[in-house]
Amino acid sequence: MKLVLIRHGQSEWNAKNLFTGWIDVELSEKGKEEAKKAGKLLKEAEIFPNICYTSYLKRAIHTAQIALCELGWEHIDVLRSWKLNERHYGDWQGKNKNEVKEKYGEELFMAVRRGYDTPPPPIEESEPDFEERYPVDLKYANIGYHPKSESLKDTRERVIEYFYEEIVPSLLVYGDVMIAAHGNSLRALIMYLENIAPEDIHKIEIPTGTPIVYDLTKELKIKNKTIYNH
Ligand SMILES: O=C(O)[C@@H](CO)OP(=O)(O)O
Repeated sequence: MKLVLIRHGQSEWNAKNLFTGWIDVELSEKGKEEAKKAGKLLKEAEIFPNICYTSYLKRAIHTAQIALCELGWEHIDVLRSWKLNERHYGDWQGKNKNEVKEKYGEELFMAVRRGYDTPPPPIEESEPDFEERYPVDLKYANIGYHPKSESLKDTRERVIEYFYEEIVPSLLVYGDVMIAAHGNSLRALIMYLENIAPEDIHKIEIPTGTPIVYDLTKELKIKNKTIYNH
Protein backbone atom coordinates (compact mmCIF):
# COMPACT_ATOMS: atom_id res chain seq x y z
CA MET A 1 0.00 0.00 0.00
CA LYS A 2 1.24 3.45 -0.94
CA LEU A 3 1.12 6.63 1.11
CA VAL A 4 1.65 9.72 -1.05
CA LEU A 5 2.59 12.92 0.78
CA ILE A 6 2.55 16.29 -0.98
CA ARG A 7 3.39 19.56 0.69
CA HIS A 8 1.28 22.33 -0.88
CA GLY A 9 2.87 24.37 -3.66
CA GLN A 10 4.42 27.74 -2.85
CA SER A 11 1.89 30.03 -1.16
CA GLU A 12 1.65 33.80 -1.48
CA TRP A 13 3.19 34.14 1.97
CA ASN A 14 5.97 31.60 1.31
CA ALA A 15 6.88 33.87 -1.59
CA LYS A 16 6.94 36.89 0.77
CA ASN A 17 8.95 34.98 3.43
CA LEU A 18 6.20 35.41 6.06
CA PHE A 19 5.28 32.88 8.77
CA THR A 20 1.86 31.55 7.81
CA GLY A 21 0.61 28.83 10.18
CA TRP A 22 -3.20 28.82 10.32
CA ILE A 23 -3.63 31.96 8.20
CA ASP A 24 -5.53 30.85 5.12
CA VAL A 25 -3.50 32.22 2.21
CA GLU A 26 -3.76 31.20 -1.46
CA LEU A 27 -1.18 29.45 -3.62
CA SER A 28 1.05 31.73 -5.68
CA GLU A 29 1.13 31.24 -9.47
CA LYS A 30 4.38 29.30 -8.97
CA GLY A 31 2.63 27.19 -6.31
CA LYS A 32 -0.19 26.33 -8.72
CA GLU A 33 2.42 25.24 -11.28
CA GLU A 34 4.14 23.10 -8.64
CA ALA A 35 0.83 21.43 -7.76
CA LYS A 36 0.26 20.71 -11.45
CA LYS A 37 3.72 19.21 -11.77
CA ALA A 38 3.09 17.03 -8.72
CA GLY A 39 0.03 15.59 -10.50
CA LYS A 40 2.06 15.08 -13.66
CA LEU A 41 4.78 13.23 -11.74
CA LEU A 42 2.20 10.95 -10.13
CA LYS A 43 0.72 10.27 -13.57
CA GLU A 44 4.12 9.39 -15.01
CA ALA A 45 4.74 7.07 -12.05
CA GLU A 46 1.24 5.58 -12.53
CA ILE A 47 0.25 6.29 -8.94
CA PHE A 48 -3.52 6.67 -8.63
CA PRO A 49 -4.57 7.07 -4.99
CA ASN A 50 -7.95 5.73 -3.91
CA ILE A 51 -8.70 8.52 -1.45
CA CYS A 52 -7.17 11.87 -0.55
CA TYR A 53 -6.84 13.78 2.72
CA THR A 54 -6.07 17.43 3.20
CA SER A 55 -6.28 20.20 5.78
CA TYR A 56 -8.79 23.02 6.29
CA LEU A 57 -6.40 25.46 4.60
CA LYS A 58 -6.89 26.37 0.96
CA ARG A 59 -3.24 26.22 -0.08
CA ALA A 60 -3.37 22.46 0.65
CA ILE A 61 -6.95 21.97 -0.58
CA HIS A 62 -6.14 23.65 -3.91
CA THR A 63 -2.89 21.70 -4.26
CA ALA A 64 -4.88 18.46 -3.91
CA GLN A 65 -7.48 19.66 -6.45
CA ILE A 66 -4.90 20.82 -9.01
CA ALA A 67 -2.76 17.66 -8.66
CA LEU A 68 -5.78 15.34 -8.93
CA CYS A 69 -7.05 17.29 -11.94
CA GLU A 70 -3.67 16.90 -13.67
CA LEU A 71 -3.70 13.20 -12.78
CA GLY A 72 -7.16 12.90 -14.36
CA TRP A 73 -8.33 11.49 -11.04
CA GLU A 74 -10.76 14.02 -9.64
CA HIS A 75 -13.53 11.54 -8.83
CA ILE A 76 -11.96 10.23 -5.62
CA ASP A 77 -13.17 11.36 -2.21
CA VAL A 78 -11.18 14.16 -0.60
CA LEU A 79 -11.61 14.46 3.16
CA ARG A 80 -10.49 17.55 5.01
CA SER A 81 -9.44 17.90 8.62
CA TRP A 82 -8.04 20.74 10.73
CA LYS A 83 -5.82 18.07 12.30
CA LEU A 84 -3.69 18.17 9.12
CA ASN A 85 -3.32 21.98 9.29
CA GLU A 86 0.07 23.65 9.40
CA ARG A 87 1.36 24.12 12.95
CA HIS A 88 -0.06 27.25 14.54
CA TYR A 89 2.75 29.81 14.45
CA GLY A 90 1.38 31.93 17.31
CA ASP A 91 2.67 35.48 17.47
CA TRP A 92 4.96 34.87 14.52
CA GLN A 93 2.05 34.42 12.07
CA GLY A 94 2.14 37.19 9.49
CA LYS A 95 5.67 38.27 10.46
CA ASN A 96 8.73 38.29 8.24
CA LYS A 97 11.06 35.35 8.98
CA ASN A 98 14.25 37.44 8.77
CA GLU A 99 12.84 40.09 11.13
CA VAL A 100 11.76 37.42 13.63
CA LYS A 101 15.23 35.86 13.48
CA GLU A 102 16.82 39.24 14.13
CA LYS A 103 14.51 39.99 17.06
CA TYR A 104 14.70 36.60 18.83
CA GLY A 105 18.19 35.44 17.79
CA GLU A 106 19.23 32.46 15.65
CA GLU A 107 19.10 29.92 18.49
CA LEU A 108 15.52 30.49 19.61
CA PHE A 109 14.43 31.03 16.00
CA MET A 110 15.78 27.60 15.01
CA ALA A 111 14.53 25.89 18.19
CA VAL A 112 11.00 27.06 17.41
CA ARG A 113 11.15 26.66 13.66
CA ARG A 114 12.91 23.33 13.34
CA GLY A 115 13.13 21.96 16.90
CA TYR A 116 10.61 19.64 18.53
CA ASP A 117 9.05 21.03 21.66
CA THR A 118 9.61 24.80 21.65
CA PRO A 119 6.40 26.63 20.65
CA PRO A 120 6.46 30.15 19.21
CA PRO A 121 5.28 32.87 21.61
CA PRO A 122 1.47 32.88 21.77
CA ILE A 123 -0.52 35.64 20.12
CA GLU A 124 -1.41 38.32 22.66
CA GLU A 125 -4.89 39.85 22.44
CA SER A 126 -3.40 43.25 23.25
CA GLU A 127 -1.47 43.28 19.94
CA PRO A 128 -2.88 46.00 17.60
CA ASP A 129 -3.19 43.57 14.64
CA PHE A 130 -4.51 40.68 16.78
CA GLU A 131 -7.72 40.29 14.74
CA GLU A 132 -5.83 40.20 11.46
CA ARG A 133 -3.33 37.58 12.60
CA TYR A 134 -5.84 35.60 14.69
CA PRO A 135 -8.97 35.82 12.56
CA VAL A 136 -12.28 34.44 13.80
CA ASP A 137 -12.93 31.65 11.36
CA LEU A 138 -16.27 29.89 11.54
CA LYS A 139 -14.80 26.66 10.18
CA TYR A 140 -13.09 26.13 13.53
CA ALA A 141 -16.19 26.98 15.60
CA ASN A 142 -17.04 23.40 16.50
CA ILE A 143 -13.68 21.73 16.96
CA GLY A 144 -13.06 22.86 20.53
CA TYR A 145 -9.37 23.54 19.80
CA HIS A 146 -8.01 26.81 18.53
CA PRO A 147 -4.43 27.07 19.71
CA LYS A 148 -2.60 30.35 20.26
CA SER A 149 0.67 28.64 19.20
CA GLU A 150 1.94 25.08 18.63
CA SER A 151 5.29 23.32 18.80
CA LEU A 152 6.06 20.47 16.39
CA LYS A 153 5.25 18.13 19.30
CA ASP A 154 1.74 19.64 19.66
CA THR A 155 1.27 19.37 15.89
CA ARG A 156 2.43 15.76 15.89
CA GLU A 157 -0.15 14.81 18.53
CA ARG A 158 -3.10 15.88 16.39
CA VAL A 159 -1.57 14.60 13.12
CA ILE A 160 -0.86 11.13 14.50
CA GLU A 161 -4.27 10.98 16.16
CA TYR A 162 -5.86 11.66 12.78
CA PHE A 163 -3.49 9.24 11.06
CA TYR A 164 -4.77 6.38 13.21
CA GLU A 165 -8.41 7.57 13.25
CA GLU A 166 -8.80 7.97 9.48
CA ILE A 167 -5.76 7.40 7.32
CA VAL A 168 -4.54 3.98 8.52
CA PRO A 169 -8.03 2.44 8.12
CA SER A 170 -8.14 3.83 4.56
CA LEU A 171 -4.67 2.47 3.78
CA LEU A 172 -5.77 -0.96 4.94
CA VAL A 173 -9.08 -0.89 3.06
CA TYR A 174 -8.20 1.04 -0.12
CA GLY A 175 -4.47 0.52 -0.50
CA ASP A 176 -3.19 3.84 -1.85
CA VAL A 177 -3.80 7.12 -0.03
CA MET A 178 -2.70 10.68 -0.80
CA ILE A 179 -2.24 13.47 1.75
CA ALA A 180 -1.83 17.09 0.65
CA ALA A 181 -0.73 19.08 3.68
CA HIS A 182 1.95 21.38 5.09
CA GLY A 183 5.66 21.57 5.86
CA ASN A 184 5.29 20.96 9.58
CA SER A 185 2.25 18.65 9.66
CA LEU A 186 4.09 16.44 7.15
CA ARG A 187 7.37 16.69 9.09
CA ALA A 188 5.44 15.41 12.12
CA LEU A 189 4.09 12.46 10.14
CA ILE A 190 7.46 11.65 8.54
CA MET A 191 9.09 11.84 11.97
CA TYR A 192 6.63 9.21 13.17
CA LEU A 193 6.84 6.93 10.11
CA GLU A 194 10.64 7.03 9.94
CA ASN A 195 11.09 6.97 13.71
CA ILE A 196 13.22 10.12 13.68
CA ALA A 197 14.44 11.29 17.10
CA PRO A 198 13.42 14.78 18.33
CA GLU A 199 17.06 15.92 18.22
CA ASP A 200 17.33 14.95 14.53
CA ILE A 201 14.07 16.37 13.23
CA HIS A 202 15.66 19.73 12.36
CA LYS A 203 17.41 17.95 9.45
CA ILE A 204 14.12 17.24 7.69
CA GLU A 205 12.95 19.84 5.15
CA ILE A 206 10.02 19.14 2.86
CA PRO A 207 10.06 20.75 -0.57
CA THR A 208 6.82 22.27 -1.91
CA GLY A 209 4.82 20.35 -4.51
CA THR A 210 7.08 17.29 -4.46
CA PRO A 211 5.41 13.88 -4.04
CA ILE A 212 7.05 11.69 -1.39
CA VAL A 213 5.78 8.14 -1.77
CA TYR A 214 6.09 5.47 0.92
CA ASP A 215 5.44 1.87 0.08
CA LEU A 216 4.27 0.43 3.41
CA THR A 217 3.58 -3.00 4.84
CA LYS A 218 0.32 -3.60 6.69
CA GLU A 219 2.29 -3.08 9.91
CA LEU A 220 3.29 0.39 8.57
CA LYS A 221 6.91 -0.58 8.05
CA ILE A 222 8.58 1.23 5.16
CA LYS A 223 9.44 -1.07 2.24
CA ASN A 224 10.50 1.77 0.00
CA LYS A 225 10.52 5.57 -0.15
CA THR A 226 10.65 7.54 -3.40
CA ILE A 227 10.83 11.31 -3.78
CA TYR A 228 9.55 12.50 -7.16
CA ASN A 229 11.47 15.63 -8.04
CA HIS A 230 10.53 18.08 -10.75
O1 LIG B 1 5.13 29.70 7.71
C1 LIG B 1 4.79 28.53 7.93
O2 LIG B 1 3.64 28.22 8.29
C2 LIG B 1 5.82 27.42 7.72
C3 LIG B 1 5.70 26.78 6.38
O3 LIG B 1 5.77 27.67 5.32
O4 LIG B 1 7.10 28.00 7.88
P1 LIG B 1 8.43 27.19 8.25
O5 LIG B 1 8.84 26.40 7.05
O6 LIG B 1 9.39 28.27 8.58
O7 LIG B 1 8.14 26.31 9.44
